[in-house]
Amino acid sequence: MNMAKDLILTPSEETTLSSRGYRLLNKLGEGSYACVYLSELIGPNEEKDKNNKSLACKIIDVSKAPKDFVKKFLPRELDILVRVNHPHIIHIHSIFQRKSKYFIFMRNAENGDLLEFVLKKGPISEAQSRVWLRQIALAVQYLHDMDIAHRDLKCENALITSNYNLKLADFGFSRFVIDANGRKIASTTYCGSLSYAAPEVLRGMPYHPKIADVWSLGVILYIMINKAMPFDDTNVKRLHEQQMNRRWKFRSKVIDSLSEQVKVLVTHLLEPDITKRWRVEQIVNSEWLAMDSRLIHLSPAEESALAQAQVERRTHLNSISKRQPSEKKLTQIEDVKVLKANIQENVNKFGSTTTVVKSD
Ligand SMILES: Nc1ncnc2c1ncn2[C@@H]1O[C@H](COP(=O)(O)OP(=O)(O)OP(=O)(O)O)[C@@H](O)[C@H]1O
Repeated sequence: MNMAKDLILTPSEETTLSSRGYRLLNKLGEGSYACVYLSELIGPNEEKDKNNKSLACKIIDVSKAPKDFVKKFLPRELDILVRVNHPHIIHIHSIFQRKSKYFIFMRNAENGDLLEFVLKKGPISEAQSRVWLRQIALAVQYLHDMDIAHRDLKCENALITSNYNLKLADFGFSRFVIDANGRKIASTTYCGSLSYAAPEVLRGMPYHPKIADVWSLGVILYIMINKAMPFDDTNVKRLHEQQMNRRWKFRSKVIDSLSEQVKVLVTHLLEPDITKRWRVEQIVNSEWLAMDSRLIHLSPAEESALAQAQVERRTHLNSISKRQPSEKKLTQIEDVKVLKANIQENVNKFGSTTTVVKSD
């Protein structure tokens, strides 16, 4: 069997995975409590995967993770992963749990993450940044419409496919932001990476997580066009002061070539006053995005995903108001819990999405 050398799977886990038609290959990356492996479909599944996309498998071993992660963050991540379905969010193929391990099979992003890309290729042209910011902003708009905040938006969580489309990933800090009565829940947990955190998050007071997500989008856009961070984050106090005093500037190397519209957009996203900071809809409808006429209208897949967000939002609200366990989608087969089965129709629906760069 072609198992990854550095992977510690028991023989019965190997058998379980292969009986479900998956094989793990080499390691792709590592997070705090997870390892991600390239994987492939074997047997009858292989033929079913008409799109012939390679997969990545994130393995989380809860026996090695802290209680807070196991009890709070992981259940939220899984609950959200089984619900989301958007052309610019990494497609989840299936999720299994066996004993202490969770296996999340998802679309592999062959071209790594946005940070690696910028570091390797330098500042990204405005035309390409526009396409990518739009893709990630539409993914965030979809989440926000479902009343989900991502809370860890950063270049490392924007993955690039073989066709150079961006897919949002890593829902480890994401959460629903309304309670059973439909009231907004303010976040108190400090989440995400310092460099992308909004000033209100750094202050440690309750904050509106959707509005904080928009700040992080501003940092991502800044990084794309400058190949630099907007603020010095080596000292939290200084970072906060710089954010509050709007002490950032475009790099001299790029400033003269940038459009006024992109400057306006970054300024409205890196706005310390949350009452003035733009919302994600304003990014989607911004003059900067409209400079490329192909980007003005939603594709059919983008449009239907956005409509579905409203349906999912109501379903979630109903389920929490009736206090049904959110794991109602969970089914038990043998000793393996299947949290999300391989949903081929979604691959078909979104696998051929026409995005503005190339379809994938
Ligand atoms: N679908 C994918 N395709 C390709 N590589 C991936 C994919 N998903 C994750 N990776 C790689 O694995 C790494 C870790 O994945 P992920 O960020 O989901 O784990 P995590 O434990 O939640 O990370 P963190 O501790 O940063 O929150 C990523 O940085 C990326 O390099």
